[in-house]
Amino acid sequence: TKTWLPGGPLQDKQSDAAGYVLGLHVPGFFDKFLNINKCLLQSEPANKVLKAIQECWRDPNLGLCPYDVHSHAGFLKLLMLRSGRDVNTGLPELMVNFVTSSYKPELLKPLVEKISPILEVAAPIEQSQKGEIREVEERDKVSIVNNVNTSVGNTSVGEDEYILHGKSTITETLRGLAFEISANSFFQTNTRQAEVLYGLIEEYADLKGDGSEIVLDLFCGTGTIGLTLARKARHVYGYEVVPQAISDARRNAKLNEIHNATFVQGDLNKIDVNFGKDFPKPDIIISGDVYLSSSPSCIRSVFYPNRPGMHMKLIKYLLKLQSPRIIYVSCNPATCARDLDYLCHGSVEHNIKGCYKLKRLRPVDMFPNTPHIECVCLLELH
Ligand SMILES: C[S@@+](CC[C@H](N)C(=O)[O-])C[C@H]1O[C@@H](n2cnc3c(N)ncnc32)[C@H](O)[C@@H]1O
Repeated sequence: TKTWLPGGPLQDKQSDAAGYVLGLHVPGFFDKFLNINKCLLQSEPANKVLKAIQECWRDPNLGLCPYDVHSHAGFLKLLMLRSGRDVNTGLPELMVNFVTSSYKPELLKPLVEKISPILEVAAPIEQSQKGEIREVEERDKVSIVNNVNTSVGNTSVGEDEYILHGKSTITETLRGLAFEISANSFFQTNTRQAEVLYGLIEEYADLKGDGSEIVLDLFCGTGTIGLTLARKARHVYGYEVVPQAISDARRNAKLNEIHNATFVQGDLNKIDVNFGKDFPKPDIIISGDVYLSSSPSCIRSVFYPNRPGMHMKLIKYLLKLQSPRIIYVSCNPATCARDLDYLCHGSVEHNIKGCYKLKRLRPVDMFPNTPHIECVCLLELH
């Protein structure tokens, strides 16, 4: 789970003298926020951390100034809480990411001191799968980082990242594999449904399992889809724009002893320039739609659909590549329908001829209780 809790001007000015809250976006507004003290989607340690921060961040003695999205002044921009699971025990791990407009670790120190004991108490002892109880290195379960983002945009990805306590990643398990995830790398927010989503992708991919097929995993993030398919493939190639996600993907391949996966960093919207010559001839392409890296907040994008689908250059490239199968995974049905139409029927306006047939399509509810849906589509060359 990942939850963004941006501070910003109050929706209801009555309830806070200073005029700022720590909470979630009001639907439809980039500059209005609802205060929250607890979120039912979050793990218990995450809620405890939120409570502890809510109790102290307004204390004038701490000198913490929230960032104002209009004047672009202030220090505290975003608070990100991300929960994972220890690979061996299934016990929760937590990452706290303070996104600030400048690097002032002395200002964050009181917050770190307040929340690190909560995090460490959350998992001081673990029970291994064999049942033995042993003490664990507490700092191994905790990650408190600071992303410094000096831009005026409301994004979480910092130009620089500093570890304030513990380690720089948290771990999550998915389809029997372990994934180490950095603060700036995408990971599906709903792990339980991600199991369903990736199971469906594997079903649609229908790899022979004889190690003969080449898989392209476009927009691969931390390498999750490609790595879950690697066991049955000859080789998996993952492409992704965020450098931290690519280093996570490479590390995750090693962590899971997968040796037939290559991850390449670059912008797929410039596919012809960045990957043109070296692109391997695939048997199957798994492609997500473009989920803007400058705005990776899932909960936020629930309210601000900013997923523009595939770039026309990528569509043209895919049509040229002629992979026998494409699995298109999309969280925006509108752009998904448009892109499927281009791939299947072409477009006179864009001077492209479609050459695929839509064989299967199934939605997966990755965002329950919201109007949003993820679609998995299988296309075959005809
Ligand atoms: C919705 S995530 C999916 C990640 C991965 N396939 C998964 O299921 O976990 C989309 C990914 O596309 C990446 N991305 C966005 N724009 C990109 C671009 N122009 N070129 C390459 N990767 C991009 C993002 O950084 C993000 O990791």
